[in-house]
Amino acid sequence: QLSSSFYDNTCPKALSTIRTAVRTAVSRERRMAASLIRLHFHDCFVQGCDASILLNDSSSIQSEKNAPNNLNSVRGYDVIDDVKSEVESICPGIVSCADILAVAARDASVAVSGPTWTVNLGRRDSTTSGLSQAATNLPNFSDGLDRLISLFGSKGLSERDMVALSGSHTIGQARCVTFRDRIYDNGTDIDAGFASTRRRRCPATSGDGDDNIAALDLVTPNSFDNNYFKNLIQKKGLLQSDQVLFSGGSTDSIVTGYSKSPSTFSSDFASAMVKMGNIEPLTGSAGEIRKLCSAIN
Ligand code: HEM
Repeated sequence: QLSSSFYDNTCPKALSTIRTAVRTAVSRERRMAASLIRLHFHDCFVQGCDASILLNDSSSIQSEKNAPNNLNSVRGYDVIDDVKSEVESICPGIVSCADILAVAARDASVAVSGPTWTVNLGRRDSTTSGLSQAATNLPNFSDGLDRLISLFGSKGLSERDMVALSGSHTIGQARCVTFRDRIYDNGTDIDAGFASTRRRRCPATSGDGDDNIAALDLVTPNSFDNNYFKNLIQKKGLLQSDQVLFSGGSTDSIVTGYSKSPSTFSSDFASAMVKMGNIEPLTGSAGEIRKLCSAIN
């Protein structure tokens, strides 16, 4: 139902306007590319790709922004709000926030030399936010492989899609609270040197340095490549949910494949992003086209 030519007649400059704004934001802060990709993911996994994550708290909205996996963690809301106001100034009431998120994620990938793909368009924006759903529908850093497979499976995404999408962790940062347990675990599933390096800026005591950040890909944190998978093979995944993708289970061979072939990773990532972007969109007369991404009309 979605179509890449959706705005060709109604707002021909929509895509170039989004692209320019995303490029500017990423050139100002390179990490923003990671943050925008993650924003689209966290939107799509809760109520589908409907911009529900962008709504602020109000009398009628219980904002997903306050869900445990989003609060003090998801970034880029203001970039999307700014892009929306630019797009509104050229074509008022035409382009949905959900589509802006999908296009921004693609443009963010391209801005850090990652894969590109054609974005399907025509999603509409929700009039509700899914705060309670967010708690159960978003994956956790402590999740095991079975739980991750079933969660992604419930969104129509295969194990291969899941591993490819997790390759987004080739860029961006994570807070100490999300990897503390793993680096102090003293288990065999983590490289000892890597654990000790990461402990330096992430103290063992809960509360200390909780918000200190570390790169998800220790080798090339600012470029989109397949080093993430090479790290996993060396037991240098930062999150437990990263390392479980290569720890003797069914996804090991997929990780190995991507570590050997950047081009396979790149094309699988692109198709998985398209699939993720197709999760339960609102179309036709469902939902609305918000005027502001942070509030219903
Ligand atoms: C497989 C399950 C996944 C889990 C458990 C997970 C978990 C996390 C966690 C805990 C962080 C750090 C958050 C913080 O420090 O507050 C993070 C960051 C990130 N995640 Fe994931 N993630 C998963 C899959 C994905 C997917 C599918 C994508 C995109 C398609 C993605 C994109 C990102 C990006 C780009 C960052 C860095 C964000 C930034 O620097 O602002 N993740 N993820």
